[in-house]
Amino acid sequence: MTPGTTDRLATAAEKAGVLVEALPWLQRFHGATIVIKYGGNAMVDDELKKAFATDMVFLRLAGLHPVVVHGGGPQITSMLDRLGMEGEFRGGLRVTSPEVMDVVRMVLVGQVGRELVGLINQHGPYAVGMSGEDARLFTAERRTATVDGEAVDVGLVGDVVSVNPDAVLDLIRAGRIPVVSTVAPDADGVVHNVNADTAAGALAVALGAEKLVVLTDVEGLYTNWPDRSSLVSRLDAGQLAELLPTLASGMVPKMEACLRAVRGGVPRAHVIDGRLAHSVLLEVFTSAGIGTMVVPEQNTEEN
Ligand SMILES: Nc1ncnc2c1ncn2[C@@H]1O[C@H](COP(=O)(O)OP(=O)(O)O)[C@@H](O)[C@H]1O
Ligand SMILES: CC(=O)N[C@@H](CCC(=O)OP(=O)(O)O)C(=O)O
Repeated sequence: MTPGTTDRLATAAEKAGVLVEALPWLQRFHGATIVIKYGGNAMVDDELKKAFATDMVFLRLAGLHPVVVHGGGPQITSMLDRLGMEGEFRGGLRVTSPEVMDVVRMVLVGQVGRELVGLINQHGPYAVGMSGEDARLFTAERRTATVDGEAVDVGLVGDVVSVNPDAVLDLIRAGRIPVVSTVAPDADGVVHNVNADTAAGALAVALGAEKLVVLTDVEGLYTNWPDRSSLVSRLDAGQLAELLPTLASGMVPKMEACLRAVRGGVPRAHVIDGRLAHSVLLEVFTSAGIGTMVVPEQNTEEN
């Protein structure tokens, strides 16, 4: 055999190995619902956005039910800048006046959600966009932010207090990929700005999802941020609950969402690096997984 032939055979064997490695995960997750939170900072690159859309269609055609919950913080901030409006965060939450709320709704529902729906639908008629306002998907309740241990008013910012997943389930049953924007009315119909991580965690619980996957712009959770040697690959809910008060603002809603998910019956919650193309496929279909995995207390199973 020539050296070239040896190389070709090795490459072919490696490719076949990747496909074969996916088999147990294809079997395990067949028919499973996976909630994927696609974050604003991981969705600023056009190629990454296309790769993400491809992954959603891949999951769907592999027999899983992906449900996308998207963010759009950077996109909202840049629209506020263009409009000459003030954007301020307190305790990781955007201070949301009624005027800012209009922009949040316009950008999340009318811009970011539409773009993702369009990218997924390049592959076929799969994605349907909806917001927390549609079919009473989410009901929000006004919440405060926590700054230096004190509760601080941040305006029209809500937490999800109830989820009616029927419309999402209808879409799943019809073979669609729901793409959810996280604005939500309160009990009086006043629309609130809901952090997308928070909404994704609540939806994962309500759907009885098999996994919550949160994409962001770091490799995962660092126990001692920004010390790069402190990346944690796995922790249980009890360990996470202890760590939460020590975390800095960007990670707080993400890790709270993971905790809410696993304590609400979702077997696995993951924070992964959305800067890596096809990171969702790597997470779902490889044995090693990537990023940080949160499991319920006393769970010793792998992946
Ligand atoms: N302990 C931590 N581990 C990882 N990232 C952290 C941590 N503490 C703060 N961060 C910051 O949180 C950011 C992610 O949060 P955020 O910017 O809100 O993400 P997204 O737009 O993806 O929702 C990271 O880019 C990082 O700068
Ligand atoms: C209350 C609150 O802060 N809401 C967020 C909603 C968007 C979001 O969560 O986007 P990312 O996932 O990209 O951060 C905001 O206004 O930026």
